[in-house]
Amino acid sequence: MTHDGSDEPEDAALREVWRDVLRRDPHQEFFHADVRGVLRSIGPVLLEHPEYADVVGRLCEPERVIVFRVPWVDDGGRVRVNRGFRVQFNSALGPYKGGLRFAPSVDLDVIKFLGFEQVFKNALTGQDIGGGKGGADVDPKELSTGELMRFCQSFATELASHVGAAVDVPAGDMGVGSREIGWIYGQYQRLIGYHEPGAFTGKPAVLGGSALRPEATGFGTVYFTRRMLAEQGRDLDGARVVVSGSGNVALFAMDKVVASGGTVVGCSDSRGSVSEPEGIDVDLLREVKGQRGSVADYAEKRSGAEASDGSPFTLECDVALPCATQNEIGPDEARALVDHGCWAVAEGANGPVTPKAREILREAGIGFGPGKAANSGGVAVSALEMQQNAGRERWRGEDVDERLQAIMSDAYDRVRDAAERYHGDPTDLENGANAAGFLRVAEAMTSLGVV
Ligand SMILES: NC(=O)C1=CN([C@@H]2O[C@H](COP(=O)(O)OP(=O)(O)OC[C@H]3O[C@@H](n4cnc5c(N)ncnc54)[C@H](O)[C@@H]3O)[C@@H](O)[C@H]2O)C=CC1
Ligand SMILES: O=C(O)CCC(=O)C(=O)O
Repeated sequence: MTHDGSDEPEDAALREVWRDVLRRDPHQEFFHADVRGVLRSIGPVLLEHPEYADVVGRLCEPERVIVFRVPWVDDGGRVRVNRGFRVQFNSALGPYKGGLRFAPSVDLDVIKFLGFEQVFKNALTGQDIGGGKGGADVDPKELSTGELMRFCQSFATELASHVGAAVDVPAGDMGVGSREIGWIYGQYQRLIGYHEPGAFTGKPAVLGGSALRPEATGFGTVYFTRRMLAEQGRDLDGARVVVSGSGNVALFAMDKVVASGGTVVGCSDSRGSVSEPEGIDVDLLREVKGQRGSVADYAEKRSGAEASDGSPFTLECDVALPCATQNEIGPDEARALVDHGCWAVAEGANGPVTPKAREILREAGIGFGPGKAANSGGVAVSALEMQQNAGRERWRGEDVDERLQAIMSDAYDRVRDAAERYHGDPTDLENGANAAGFLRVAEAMTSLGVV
């Protein structure tokens, strides 16, 4: 991505921040795109709160960036090395909080983008958590179970010096589920020599993991979507829904869509997509994926399902929930959604809709739920896990679900109210999420002095 000046903020102070961001790290395109979106949204907030103007430059600079070597030995006895990251972006509201991603595409740009996103997302939950993110440039699919455990232990050996229940609390993200968090926490516990379950969330239940944490991001995305649709006088009952991906977030989003009366007509994985107008059988898909199969393997088992190499977002649908990875919906997919009369798009994944695609959706009047708000259910239940661990409690799934629904509903209200107040349009949830998240973090940073 090149910056030719056309995307510069009009406000002089914001323009200076933007130029600093570009100058410091000229090649971090994902991070730039996210910062640019936020700077676009907060101009009107600064008119009302000029006292927050000098927060913006600090907010765009992570408090700490940790990059480390992850050495490990593969099954053939060969020494391998990967690169690990933890970006501790902002701790004004509480301990850094955010997931760990294991994927070949992980680099500092991706982790900074995700960490920046997390600062605002966590603020929108209304809980006392700062923002951070981490991961490693490893493809867990290529490792045996033993290799992956050794990898996690090596990763945790360095990470251990930087995290803790009151410092920084990692969780899972792409490629990292409760099994990996259990292994990472296990190594952490051996190193520190005592139990500190609140140092990681998304743990297996037996180690103090919260009920409903695996489901929380997918369920929360659907709860948020239901609020968006209600605002349009619609609901998911009878709606045709495309959910991209078939991992943690996607599968639980599909469960909740079906429970809400919708039909999941398409989904995908990194190898392709599948369409099934009568509705994907989510239990069968989960079984196939659990055996390391692909969506194409799923399609082979179902007479009404058709596999393809293309994007699932070219299928006809009423609602689109991108739940796989960043940049899944570009201009072509956005135009296809518009042409098919789609009502709403909500981001279960982080950054799946490109800025250009968002513009196309906005111009067509399609509801858009930004990931900062729409997928905040996962981290929200992580914060509830921290609370349970601190109090040595275990809450029932129904109780966690009730809290999750309330948190998603409050997040929706916060975002809608800020959209109306600062952008004059209650449906402009993207600007609303950035404005509302900024307000909470800026107030905390200002209250702490110059931090
Ligand atoms: N796990 C969580 O609690 C949260 C996850 N997220 C975001 O949700 C997204 C999915 O995360 P998880 O479900 O946890 O990961 P996962 O590893 O369980 O699943 C990822 C899915 O995306 C698919 N995928 C990967 N690259 C792809 C590509 N280039 N094209 C199409 N599909 C692709 C994979 O095949 C897999 O089905 C990520 O953007 C993540 O950052 C956001 C909030 C919380
Ligand atoms: O549960 C958490 O702490 C982090 C979840 C996450 O990585 C995300 O919201 O993107």
